[in-house]
Amino acid sequence: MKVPVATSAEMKEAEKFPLNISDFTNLIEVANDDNMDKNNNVKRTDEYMSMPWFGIDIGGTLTKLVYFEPKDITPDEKNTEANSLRKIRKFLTKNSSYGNTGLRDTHLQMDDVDIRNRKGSLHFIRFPTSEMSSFLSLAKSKGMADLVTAVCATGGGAYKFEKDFMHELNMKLAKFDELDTLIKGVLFSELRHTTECYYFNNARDIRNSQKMAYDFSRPYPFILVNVGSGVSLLAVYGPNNYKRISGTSLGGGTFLGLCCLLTGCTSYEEAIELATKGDHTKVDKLVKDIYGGDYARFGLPGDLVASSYGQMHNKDKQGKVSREDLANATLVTITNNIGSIARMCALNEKIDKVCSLTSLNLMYKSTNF
Ligand SMILES: Nc1ncnc2c1ncn2[C@@H]1O[C@H](COP(=O)(O)OP(=O)(O)O)[C@@H](O)[C@H]1O
Ligand SMILES: CC(C)(COP(=O)(O)O)[C@@H](O)C(=O)NCCC(=O)O
Repeated sequence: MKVPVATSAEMKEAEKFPLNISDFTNLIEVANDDNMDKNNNVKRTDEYMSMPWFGIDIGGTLTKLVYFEPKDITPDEKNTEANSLRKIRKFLTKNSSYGNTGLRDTHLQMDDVDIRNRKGSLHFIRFPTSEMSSFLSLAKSKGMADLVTAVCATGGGAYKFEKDFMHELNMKLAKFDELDTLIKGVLFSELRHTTECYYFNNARDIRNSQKMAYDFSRPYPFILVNVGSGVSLLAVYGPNNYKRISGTSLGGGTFLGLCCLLTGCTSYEEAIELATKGDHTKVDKLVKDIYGGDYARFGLPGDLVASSYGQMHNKDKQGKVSREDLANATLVTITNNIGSIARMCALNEKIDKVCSLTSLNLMYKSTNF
């Protein structure tokens, strides 16, 4: 595969951009009949849109719904607002679970957010994409179809489920590209100085390392690694200037799928719980298992994984590993592989900043409305 490389002119251009609020004036896009083309791709941003404001990111595994709760409602507005609108606001903000599988991540809530001259809170709700039909039924029963005619949507499911939204809710999906919204989401949360961006110092000795805030105020250029069900790697040169340089199918979905197969676990939470307790060195073959120590000539320490799951061909060893060890090895395999690809991409692009975004920590990538 040919990997595009940044020209020196592109690199120079990228260095010029500091992170700047004016880049984000187009962050909150509006979905209505006038600003969508015949395929419901959004053409332009409008000035006004009635409540409620939603955005939805329909991924391969999880659907993420973001809801803006206005906190500056005037008494006049309160008197005139539709009863169904008030009911929906209450339903979403007073509960933290919806139906059988919908959950609100209260720890991710963003307060005092200014959007289109309104002040309010952003609420983040998620459910498995496999439960889309239950979501549509719930949304219908709550009267969503009466209030919203179009909702901004991203992720592959914005295409896949477009007809279902129309059929069940009479609702159009105004589609935004998932990688465009991904970058906007990252820059939006960084502008709020929420230190969402962090790194570990002394990462080689992870048990003794500390989580440190990363100063992302001059971000460009950077490599963005989006770990969803699969993985996309982007080289980002400016707020509206990026290219997708690589990808791998070994992503979050692989971790979860392999863990379920190998350990019999049935949820992501269980998989992660197992992984945090296990020891991958019982599953993997390390450099020292092969060399008896370091492979010094090429700088490979003895503790480095030489071969993921490399001990598991041996029946005796298979009998000695726990579910926890297998889950840990799966996490290490997937994350090491993503790390290697990210490093190769960074070297190819001559970019020294790599930012990884992952629902493995449940971060939300789309903040479009
Ligand atoms: N509650 C959860 N349920 C399922 N997967 C989860 C959960 N929390 C985190 N994950 C991880 O996040 C991945 C999905 O990440 P995400 O960015 O939402 O991808 P997508 O947009 O493709 O759905 C899963 O494959 C899994 O590894
Ligand atoms: C197709 C996708 C962009 C979909 O995004 P996701 O729902 O996984 O976040 C992503 O899964 C991906 O980039 N997969 C890797 C494809 C490749 O081998 O390049």
